[in-house]
Amino acid sequence: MSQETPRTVENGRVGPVLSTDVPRYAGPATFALLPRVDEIGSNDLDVAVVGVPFDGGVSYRPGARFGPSHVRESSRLLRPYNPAMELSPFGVQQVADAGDIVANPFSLEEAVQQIERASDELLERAGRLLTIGGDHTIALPLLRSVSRRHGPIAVVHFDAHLDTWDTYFGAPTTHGTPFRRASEEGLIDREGSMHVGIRGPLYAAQDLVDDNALGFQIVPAREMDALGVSGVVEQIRARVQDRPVYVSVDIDVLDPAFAPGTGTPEAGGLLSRELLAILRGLAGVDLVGADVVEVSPPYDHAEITGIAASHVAYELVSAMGKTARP
Ligand SMILES: N=C(N)NCCCC(=O)O
Ligand SMILES: [Zn+2]
Ligand SMILES: [Zn+2]
Repeated sequence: MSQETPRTVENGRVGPVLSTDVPRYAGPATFALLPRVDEIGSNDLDVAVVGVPFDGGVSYRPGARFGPSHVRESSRLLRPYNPAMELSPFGVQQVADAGDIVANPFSLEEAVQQIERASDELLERAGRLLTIGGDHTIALPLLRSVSRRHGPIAVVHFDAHLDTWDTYFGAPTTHGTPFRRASEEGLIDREGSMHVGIRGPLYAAQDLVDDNALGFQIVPAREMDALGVSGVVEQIRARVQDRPVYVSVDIDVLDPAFAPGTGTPEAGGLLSRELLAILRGLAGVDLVGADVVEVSPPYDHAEITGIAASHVAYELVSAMGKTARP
């Protein structure tokens, strides 16, 4: 599509292609049909949506390297007004698609460095990043980069898995270990961090002891019904208070019925409705960055997982919009 492609423009911010004038299935799939970073001219960039096509850290099913393009493709139907938040996420802040970070598929160590460096560079221009993975390994370099700017971060981690295990095959950097490394490195605020949606078998009871010592509180999936969405939101807000918050959403926090396309699925997860409502409940917290990871398109069907992830990303950008500067 050419430069004359009609787009929504609100408060001078360039938004998505107008799907009432251009078929939403035409043209390249940027996230939510937003402009690319190089298409917004000199507009200030508030939020950069960036992909990390990398799955070199997985312990089971591969495929999350195809996550960024799949989530973008599954995001074509998103519209610019969020009625549940009473907000136009692309009108209160300039959001644009920054493309994909190059991460070496043959060297995990180099990939992790590339991700950290690319995040640093993007944060020179954008106030905040919303990253689409990729496997959960990528949260470690992203947290290194974000904490360099903000100090130790309260991490609110939605996942079936703790991801605070120590090593796999002796390897310290995997998708099951990012939050242990982050805690050891002092990147996270041990008084303000938590996991939501944890479930399924562990290796040993000690996993929970270690996890607690690393600074995480847990809302397990089995407490979802008793607490309700508002109870979970209350617990998160009480934990993070006014700290800078990084939200990491592993799509496997959702039940496999809502997110079959992922690498390590566990039965008994959250409904997408619950997760989206909890994310909306975070509006107003000091959200300094977020990711959505572990979408593995080869295991998806009819874009079920891609659509769920695109809506998660939309609510996260909306939550960022709630604290956007005018
Ligand atoms: N981060 C995700 N999705 N999974 C971690 C699972 C690690 C394991 O195989 O025990
Ligand atoms: Zn997981
Ligand atoms: Zn995970």
